[in-house]
Formats: sequence, C-alpha cells, structure tokens
Amino acid sequence: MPTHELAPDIPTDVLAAEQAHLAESRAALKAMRAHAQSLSADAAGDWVSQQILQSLLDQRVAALADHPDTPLFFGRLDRAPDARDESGEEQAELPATIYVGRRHVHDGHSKPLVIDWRAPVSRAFYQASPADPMGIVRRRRFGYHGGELTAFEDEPLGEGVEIGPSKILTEEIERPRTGPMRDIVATIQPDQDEIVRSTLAQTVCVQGAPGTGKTAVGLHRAAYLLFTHRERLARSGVMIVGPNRAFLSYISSVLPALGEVKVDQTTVAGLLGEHAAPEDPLVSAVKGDARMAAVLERALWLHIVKPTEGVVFTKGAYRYRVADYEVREIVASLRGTTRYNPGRAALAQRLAHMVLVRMEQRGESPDDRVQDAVARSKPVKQLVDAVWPKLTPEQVLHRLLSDPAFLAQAAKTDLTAEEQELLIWRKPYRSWKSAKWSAADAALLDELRDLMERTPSLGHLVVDEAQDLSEMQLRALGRRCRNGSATVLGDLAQGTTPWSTSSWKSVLEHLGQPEGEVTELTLGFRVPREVLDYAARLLPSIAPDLAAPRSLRPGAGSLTIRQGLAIAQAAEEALAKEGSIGVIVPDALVADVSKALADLPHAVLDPDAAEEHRLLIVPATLAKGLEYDHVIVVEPADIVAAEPRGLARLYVVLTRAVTSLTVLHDKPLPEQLAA
Ligand SMILES: Nc1ncnc2c1ncn2[C@@H]1O[C@H](COP(=O)(O)OP(=O)(O)OP(=O)(O)O)[C@@H](O)[C@H]1O
Repeated sequence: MPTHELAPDIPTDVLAAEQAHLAESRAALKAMRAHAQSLSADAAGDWVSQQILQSLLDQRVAALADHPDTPLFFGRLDRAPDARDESGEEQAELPATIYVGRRHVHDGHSKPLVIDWRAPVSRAFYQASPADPMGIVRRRRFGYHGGELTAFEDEPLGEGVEIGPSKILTEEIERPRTGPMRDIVATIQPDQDEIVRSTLAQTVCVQGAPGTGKTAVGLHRAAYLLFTHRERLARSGVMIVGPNRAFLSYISSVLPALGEVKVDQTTVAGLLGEHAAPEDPLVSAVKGDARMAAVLERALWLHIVKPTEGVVFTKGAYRYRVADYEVREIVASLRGTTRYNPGRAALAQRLAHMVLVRMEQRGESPDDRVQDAVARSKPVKQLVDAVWPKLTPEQVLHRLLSDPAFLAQAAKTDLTAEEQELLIWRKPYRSWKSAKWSAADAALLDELRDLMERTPSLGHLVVDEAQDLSEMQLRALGRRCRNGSATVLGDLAQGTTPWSTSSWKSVLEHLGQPEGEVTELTLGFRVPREVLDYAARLLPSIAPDLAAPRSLRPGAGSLTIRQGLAIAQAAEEALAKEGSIGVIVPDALVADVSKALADLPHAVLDPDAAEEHRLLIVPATLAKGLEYDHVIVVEPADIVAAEPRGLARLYVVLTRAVTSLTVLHDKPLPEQLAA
C-alpha cells in the first residue's frame, strides 16, 4: 500500500496560482511569437540570403505557435536550496522552481517561465525518486481538460516516503484512443527516459513486449537528440524507419507535436525502392542473408576485364602510347581500393596522366585541362568502357539471377548449390530493364549501389520493428548511419518475415553497430493484463526465451472469446462504447467482413486516406505497431494458416487492444491458445 495519498484535495488557491502561471506563460509565448514576426529578413545582403533568413524566421514563428489544446507545461519541480547538479556543482543560477513543458518560454528578460522537457535540468522530472531525489523536494504533475489546467498532484521527494501511483499517469494510459499516436512527454517513465536521453554517440537497441512504449521512446529520443545536437543533426539528418505506411501515418504527428518537423519518416521500401514482386519465402531468405554481400561484391568486380591492349592518344603529328602492361598495373592498383564508379573515373585520369607524362618527356608543358581532355577523349573512354564497364546495380543483379555460371563464379563457396539454384529465376527476364524486383532484391540493389558509389550517412536513424528486417536490409540501414548512431526497436516475439531475427546481437552486428547496447522495456502501457496473458500463451511457441510480458493495466473483463462469426454484433457492441475499433481479419477475408459490416459506417484501413473512421477493418498483415480501444479478431486459425510465421502474426494481432479484445472464431482456435 502506498503510504502517501496523491493530491487528496486540490487547494483552490494553489490551483489558481498555477493557472495564473499558465496564463503568464501563454502571454509570454505570444510575445515571443510577435517578436519573431516583427523581425525582417531585409537585413540579409543578397536575395538568396534574404530568402534563407525569411524561411528560418517563418519556421521560428511556426515553432512558437501556442496550441490551446496542448498543455504548455505539465510539471513543476521545486528544488532544495542547496541543490547540486550531477557534476556536484551548485545550481545557483537555476530558479528554485521550474516548470517543465514542451518548449522554452521566457518573459522577455530571460527569466524562464517554462523549461523544455529535453533540457538537462528537466531530467529530474522523469528520474527523481524518494530514494534519489536529485535535489528536488517536490514534483508536481498537472492535469488538463482541453487546454484548461484543472488539477495537479504532488509527490514529496525529500521526505523519504514511498510515492503511490500517479493518477495523472493512470488517466493518461486509460484515456480512450482516437486518431493518431500522441506524444508521452508528460508521463515518460524512468526506464524509458534513460533510453530517450542516451547520448548521440550511443546506439541503443530496445527489446520490449507489445505496448511497452518502444515506438514512443524511439520518437522521443529523436526529438531529444535534435534538441541537444540541433546544428549537427540539422546538417546530417535524422530518419525514422517503420514497417509500413499505415504505421507511419499513425505515428506521423508525434514529432511535429514536439516541434520537430524536419525528420524524414519512411519505410524500408520507401528507402530502398518500392519493389514488391511476389517471391517464394525460401528465396527471400537466401537473398536476405548477409552472405549475399560477398557474392554481390564479387559479382560486381568480376565485370572488370583483364586489359590486353594499351591506349594510343594522338595529338597533332604525335602519338602517345600507354602500354597494355601499364594499363594492367593501373587497374590492379585501383581494384579493391576504391568504390566501382570512382575507380572508373580514376582509371581514366591515371591513363590521361601517363599520356601527360609522355607529353612532358617530349618537352611539352600540358596543364590540368589537357589531362581532363585526354581523360574524356575517345580512345581513353573506349578503353575504360572495355576494361571497367559502366554498370547499373540492376544490370549486375539481372546477370547474377539469370546466369547460373556467373552466379557460381560469384558465389564461390559462400552459397551451396541448392541455394544457388533457388536464386536463379525460374523464368529469367529478357533484360534488366524489364525485370520485376522483389522486396529482397531491393536490398541487394542497394548493396550494389553502395559498392559503386558511397551512400551518404545520416546523423541518427530510428529503426522500428527491427526484428523483421533481413541481414541485407540491416546492412542497407547500417550504411545510412555509419557515421552516426541508431535507435533499434523491436520484439523478437513479433517477427513475421521469412528472415525475422532471434538475436539482437546479430541485428546490431549486421547494422554495423556491434557496440550498441541492448536494453529491455518490460512494463506494458497498452494491453490489459487479461488480454496480454491470453496472447502470451503463444510465447513458448514463438519466442521461448522471452519472459512473459507484464501489464500496468489490470483490465478485468477485457477479454471475450466467442464461437461463431457474429462480426456485426460484436462491432455494434463496441460502437456503443467510447474509443476506436479495429476489426482485425485475415487478409483474404477483408472483402467478406466489409460486406458483413455493410450496415455500419466503416472503412478498410488505408494509410493514404485522410478521413478518420471509428470502425476500421484492418488486414492482419498491417496491424503491426497500431492500437485500437476495442479490437475484434476474426478467425485466428486463418491468420495462423496464412503465412509461415502465422503464430507470431496472431500474437501481434491479439496485442493491439487498449480496452477490450473480442475473438470470434468458426474454426477451432490454434491449440496453443486453447490451452
Ligand atoms: N510513459 C507512457 N505514458 C503514457 N503512455 C505511454 C507511455 N509509454 C507508452 N505509452 C502508450 O502505450 C501505447 C503503446 O506504446 P508503443 O506503441 O510505443 O508501444 P510498442 O512497444 O512500440 O508496441 P508494439 O510492440 O506493439 O508496437 C501507446 O499508446 C503509447 O502512447
């Protein structure tokens, strides 16, 4: 039992004072915005600088907008007079009281009215505890209704008493879900905060059961890093990679709500190419294996032909010759020391340089322009094309997948004969231009592209549902953060692809971040305990090494299992309650279920549709990462039968519910569930 009752009565004078601080902060924010609006870009010298400055000013004005429905601050810290920061230095310059909110607000004389949640001093709001008060004597959490500050609760940290659960946190978690995902700045938990605030240099990998806040934490870490390393990351960029577009549209407003609008959010397909030709999972599995990297590298370099001729460059009456052995020496010295395309360019330049040397030997004094002209001349170009041919990734992969002898030569002992046979197209495409590529091919093409030309690296990459990525896809993502770091999020139990991983260590290695730290989130914020326990019956079959997940939400009476597919009835029951409804169905049943629900206004999940529907039919393969208040799962046996890792798909589907889960089945339930 908690020994401390949280905010039993709210004293109205204290509440009024806090409301006054809110009003003062709002007015100050308005003044900051008015000031930003009054600034002129005219001061900049030329029109280009003016345009850049104007766009910066516009961004600043937009960032200073006050959204009346969003609390400007959500917490307050009162520090002990002799508070010291972590370095042991006294924080004399800090006010005794700080308000923690979404952004900095000052009163025009640099007195802070609200401090950004990401600032170092705000850390205590998330981390301080009676055991380690971090110099804080009282933490106050505010409750809002609409934009109105209506409540608060206090946690005395200096008195050494145990603190009970926060009602405001409980309410936030219990709140019915409508529309897209919201930020969690007001209620980030200490273990989540550790991850959010880990340093930019550190790659972090988070294993967590469904609903433990992995996605939320990843997005908040991006916002934190952008705040802490604004300039550096503005240059190098931050990117979020999610499993599908439905998921991206669900999470799309979290970062903008935190003031971060310049973050790319995409899928692996969006990044590597929207290729989706159907493919046997066994073939995809071979193509996804990291051994393909060596095969591709050899395949590319096998295109280099041993030079058997030299080059002759004619200028006026003179002929300048580079002998065949000299060409061989140049090629040999370049091979393996550069990427393919720069190597091609370097070969032309080196040949031209030799011609130049010959010219000088003859007493001429050619300059750099002559060298460029020679490098671009017909004989040099012809030789380079013959020896170091111009290639596209598609050309190389087309040859590899249609020519068994070439594949064997490139594969050496890296792939077995059976694997090579699997890789060769049953019906080869006429040319690389007409080839239809699969999702697995997209990662191979990307690998080849990088062997030809270096892929630029971003400053930070957040990869969600990372358990689903192949080794080759991880390599593709890894090169996009090779000069930076990553946040890798996932759940080994939710792996549904032919190449789903069973080890985070291996994920980090293929990502090129072997030093990354693996950490775990264990407390579920979404799924009621009863539902989570039910879904966890599948764990021994899909991820036997994982501990059963825990839920913060008791949710008694949240689970209903019914024989028969009375979908419309279940939907009507859910419609009578508050919140969103997801009817998750085997992909093949989408049309039938839509017919069964014809009398109720509904939609089939469409990531591109702006329109929102309370009642949504969700194909099982798109449910990953999403959540609904009420979930109706139709015919689990078909969801399991539809794909090789169908049981894991069912685990994903059963863990989307915030308030209630209704399982409808005609066919017997999978035996693991019936247990
Ligand atoms: N500290 C928190 N305070 C309030 N809500 C939270 C907190 N952490 C997570 N949540 C909420 O819990 C829900 C689940 O979070 P999230 O989607 O990030 O989990 P996940 O671990 O990515 O789940 P999954 O593995 O199913 O994709 C979301 O609605 C999120 O806003």
